[in-house]
Amino acid sequence: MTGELFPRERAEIAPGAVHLPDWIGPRRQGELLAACREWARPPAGLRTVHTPGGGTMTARQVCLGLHWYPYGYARTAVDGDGAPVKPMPGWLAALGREAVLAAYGTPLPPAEEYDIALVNFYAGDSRMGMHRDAEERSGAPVVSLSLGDSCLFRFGNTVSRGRPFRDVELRSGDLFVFGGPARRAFHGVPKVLPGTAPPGLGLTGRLNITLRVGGLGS
Ligand SMILES: O=C(O)CCC(=O)C(=O)O
Ligand SMILES: [Fe+2]
Repeated sequence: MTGELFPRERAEIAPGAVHLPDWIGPRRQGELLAACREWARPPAGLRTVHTPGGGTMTARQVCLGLHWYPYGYARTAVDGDGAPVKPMPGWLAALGREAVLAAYGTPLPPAEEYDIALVNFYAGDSRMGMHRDAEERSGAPVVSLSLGDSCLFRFGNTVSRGRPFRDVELRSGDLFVFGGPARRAFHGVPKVLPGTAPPGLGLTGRLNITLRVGGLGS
């Protein structure tokens, strides 16, 4: 957003959890959005996720590299059309590396490679409950990229879904990285703020891309 009274600044939300506002420029946001639209198409495209308890996630999702389902990873869209998951593009893995360097000032060890992406699409009233990203075996940081509408992102602790937590507004182009002591912290999206996407982007709703290192073997 332009015309900010105070510029939004880089902030450490918890030890190991870093928010870098406006990390992705408008041009790259447009490129990422175009890529998300391609990934969303079948086969193994955007799907509704059902939880074992009988719940339905309100954010719809598409995966790259490995297919996440509640609660594991597979090579095919086991809870979708059963098609092989789309590959993780090398340029997206490289963007993950760039993000880690920007967040911490130290590079991801060369042996680690971002090999999984989860793309979540939030319509105006979608949310995501407090959870941990726990199906990966690697402890490498999770890289989160946001596009479109702003949201309230809740970043908590490693013990429970409750307090202490901090609420951060994530806007289009923001980067959030959580690793080290924050890697297994509970987090969620209590609210999307409809109508807040940059007008030039051409997206109604919110997209979030998380990049992960599976460490799950090949
Ligand atoms: O949408 C977000 O900002 C968070 C997404 C998330 O936590 C996840 O995909 O596991
Ligand atoms: Fe998550």
